[in-house]
Amino acid sequence: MSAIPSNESPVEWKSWQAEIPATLMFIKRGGEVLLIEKLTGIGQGKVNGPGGKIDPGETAEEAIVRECQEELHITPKGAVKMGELHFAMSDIPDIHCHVFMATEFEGTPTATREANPMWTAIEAIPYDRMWEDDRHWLPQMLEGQVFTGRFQFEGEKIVWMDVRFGECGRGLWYGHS
Ligand SMILES: Nc1nc2c([nH]c(=O)n2[C@H]2C[C@H](O)[C@@H](COP(=O)(O)OP(=O)(O)OP(=O)(O)O)O2)c(=O)[nH]1
Repeated sequence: MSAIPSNESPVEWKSWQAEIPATLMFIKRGGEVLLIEKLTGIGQGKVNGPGGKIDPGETAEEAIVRECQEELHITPKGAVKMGELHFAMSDIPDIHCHVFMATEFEGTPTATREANPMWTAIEAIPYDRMWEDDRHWLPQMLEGQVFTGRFQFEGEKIVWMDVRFGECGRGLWYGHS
């Protein structure tokens, strides 16, 4: 567990509900992970995994497959849910993101208007070009740890965070999901 700073969060997390449900995918191949340079949407210009908002009526699993197809023309196979991210934001709607990992996919990662694919050595992941929270969970997740993270942002800066490994979901804090 880690927290910066170690004070109480001003967010009432117990009743907190995100406005936007979203997904992320990290595909591993040997010592590399498939990242994207994100060209549209929230986090445009950053490096991230493929992903995006869950459409009404879709499950998170359906949404992440659709987003990988749209953004990179690939279909991940055997995706495993690894984590949940809860983002209380200051200037954009709050986000609840389901994070997946896979080792297999069909198709060839292809640049689209939404994303440029980047096979990246895990030890060379460019955290300075990514959302500030990613360095607090992505390294552990890529080693196979499931996790749940809560982050409060002011603009693009984290002002409070709590990341726990070993379990995935809100039940970790409140005994329900
Ligand atoms: N790694 C990481 N990803 C984040 C953070 N915050 C955040 O929204 N994301 C991800 C979750 C989603 O994959 C993506 C936001 O969704 P999006 O704007 O790309 O959605 P979309 O593809 O449906 O876009 P659009 O059609 O609505 O423009 O950004 C973060 O702090 N770290």
